[in-house]
Amino acid sequence: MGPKDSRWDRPSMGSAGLLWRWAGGPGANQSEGLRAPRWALPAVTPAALTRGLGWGFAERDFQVMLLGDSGVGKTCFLLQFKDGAFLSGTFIATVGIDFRNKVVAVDGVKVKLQIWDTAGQERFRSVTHAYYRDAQALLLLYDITSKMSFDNIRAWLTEIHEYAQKDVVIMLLGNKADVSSERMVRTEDGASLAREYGVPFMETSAKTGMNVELAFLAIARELKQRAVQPPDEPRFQIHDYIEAQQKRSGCCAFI
Ligand SMILES: Nc1nc2c(ncn2[C@@H]2O[C@H](COP(=O)(O)OP(=O)(O)OP(=O)(O)O)[C@@H](O)[C@H]2O)c(=O)[nH]1
Ligand SMILES: [Mg+2]
Repeated sequence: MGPKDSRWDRPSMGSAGLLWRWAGGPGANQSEGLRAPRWALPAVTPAALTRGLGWGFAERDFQVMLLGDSGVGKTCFLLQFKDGAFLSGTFIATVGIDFRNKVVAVDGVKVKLQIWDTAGQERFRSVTHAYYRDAQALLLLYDITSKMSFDNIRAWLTEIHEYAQKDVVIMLLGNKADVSSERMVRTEDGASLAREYGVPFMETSAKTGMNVELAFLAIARELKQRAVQPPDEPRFQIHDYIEAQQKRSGCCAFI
C-alpha cells in the first residue's frame, strides 16, 4: 500500500505537496488533518509543515469548502486568496478534491482555514459528497456570466441540505464580476436568491481580488465567534459585518 495504490492521489496544488493524499474519503482517518492513515504519513506531519512555513500554532482550525458548477472560478478564487495570484489562460478543471491552508487573524486570534477546492464536474460529485459533513462553512459560487451556473444554485443548496452539517455556514458568491460586459445574472437576482435562503451574498472577482479576502474573513470571523462566544452575548451578524466592511472599502456589490 502506498503512493502507487489506486486510492492514493498526489494533490495537484495542495500546499502540503510533499504529502500523498488518501483518496479513500474522509473516513480514512478522522483524527488527522489530512486524509491519510497515520502509519502511512512521512516524517513531515501537517502540523510540522505549517510550523515550518511560519504559520505557528493556530488557535482555531476550521474547514471550508468551495462548491459550484465547473468553471465558475473556485480554484482561481482559492489561489487569489492564498497567493494573491490569478491564473488566466487555459482552464484546467479540478479533478476530485484539493486543498490549501491559510491562517488569518481574527481579533488577535490565529484561525486556520483548511480550504477544500472541489471539482464542479458532475462525475466527481460522489467523491465530493463524502467531504460535506466535515465542513463548517461552504462558499457556493456561480458565474455572473453564466445563467446556468446561477440556475443550478438551487440544486447545490438541495445537495448541501442533504449532505452537510445542519448548522453549516453558507455564503453565496457571484464570481467573475470583472466581466461586466458579459453579465447574464443581475446583482439583485443573486441578492434575492440569497435572501430567500437566508445566506449572505457578495459579488466577487478571482481576477481582480474583489471581495475575495472579505468572503474568507467573514467566514473565519463567524466560525471563530461561534466557537468562543458565550451564549449570553449578542450573536455576531455576518450580514452586518460584510455590509460594514464593504461600506468602508467603498465597494457596492452587496445588496
Ligand atoms: N474574468 C474572470 N475569469 C475568471 C474568474 N475566475 C475564474 N476565471 C476563469 O474561469 C475559468 C475557470 O476557473 P476555475 O477556477 O478553474 O474554475 P473551477 O470552478 O475551479 O472549475 P472546476 O475545477 O471544473 O470545478 C478559468 O479560465 C479562469 O481563468 C474571474 O473572477 N474573472
Ligand atoms: Mg477547480
